Amino acid sequence: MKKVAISIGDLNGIGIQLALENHQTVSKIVEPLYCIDSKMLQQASEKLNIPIPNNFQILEEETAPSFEIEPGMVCKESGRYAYNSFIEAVEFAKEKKVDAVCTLPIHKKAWELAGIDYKGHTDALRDFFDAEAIMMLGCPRMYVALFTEHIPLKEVAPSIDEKKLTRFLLDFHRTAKPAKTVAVLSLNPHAGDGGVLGNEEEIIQKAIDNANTTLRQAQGTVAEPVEAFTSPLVPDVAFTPNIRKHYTHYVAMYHDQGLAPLKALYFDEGINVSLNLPILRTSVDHGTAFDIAYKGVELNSLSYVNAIKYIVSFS
Ligand SMILES: NC(=O)C1=CN([C@@H]2O[C@H](COP(=O)(O)OP(=O)(O)OC[C@H]3O[C@@H](n4cnc5c(N)ncnc54)[C@H](O)[C@@H]3O)[C@@H](O)[C@H]2O)C=CC1
Ligand SMILES: NCC(=O)COP(=O)(O)O
Repeated sequence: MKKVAISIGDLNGIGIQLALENHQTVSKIVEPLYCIDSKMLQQASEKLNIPIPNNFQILEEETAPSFEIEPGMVCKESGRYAYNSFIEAVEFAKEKKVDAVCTLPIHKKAWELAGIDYKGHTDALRDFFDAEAIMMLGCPRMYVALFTEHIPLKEVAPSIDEKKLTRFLLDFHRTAKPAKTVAVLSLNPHAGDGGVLGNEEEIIQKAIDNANTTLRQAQGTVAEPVEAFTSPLVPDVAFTPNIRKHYTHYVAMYHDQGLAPLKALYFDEGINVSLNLPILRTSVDHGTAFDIAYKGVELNSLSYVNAIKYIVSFS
């Protein structure tokens, strides 16, 4: 059975409820090691009124100072604890003590308050491994990879760069191994409409041509090739039912361009995977859900369970 280090996320949020309630299910799929210490676990269990399950394997030592859990509060103490839990999980993976890492959700502002510069796990992993990690979310019916992710919208257009996008497309193709042609989105409304509404599509098209040519040459195809990537698609129709029939994988130019349609369609079952890294890391696709934390609300657990299952399916 695969071993998985589970970073506990922001303890003021819903991650710990997911971990406790799904332990029996998860431990039938993998051997989980939860990156939380006994003091914080006990406190969360009491606050949630959920008993600690048998065989709930945790850390022997504290990795960050204990603090009083305050459901739904953004605070530096829980940000620090969440970050240290993540670091611990990554260390286990680096040392090959576990096969993969699954992360429960963190709060970005809490990380910032704790003095952590990273915008999220992917950003941190990129730095830890000096590798161009790719953020991909979704489920087998639709995965979306993000060319730019956690940056302000005003920085998106200047980030569309031929060389970087070419590299991204090739890395994505190698690591996601899509079976079909991948749909690449344009940036501007109506794909720029021939330059009337913007011209980043020229850069996107060049990157697509570079990546398709490289992949075609690598395959040594003589017959009419099936291209790896489409030309830039018009974003507002790319996710309509008829177009979706043709694709399982999309590349979006920015966060909400890809994740708004994905979450409208598959929020419950979707997961988050970090590609192009020396370790495997999966995550839920949702956040800390502070609005419902510690309120006895029935949670959707599918994303968490699917993030665990993906690890088993990954070879
Ligand atoms: N993997 C991660 O660490 C992620 C972290 N975040 C961070 O989480 C924080 C909060 O993000 P929000 O935008 O508020 O999104 P969110 O996903 O936490 O919440 C959005 C809505 O979905 C509901 N929801 C989320 N997960 C649920 C579940 N499992 N079951 C039932 N309802 C659920 C919430 O109650 C809320 O109404 C932010 O700091 C964000 O950056 C967001 C996404 C992923
Ligand atoms: N929108 C995805 C998200 O916020 C999670 O980011 P990361 O923690 O996986 O980098």
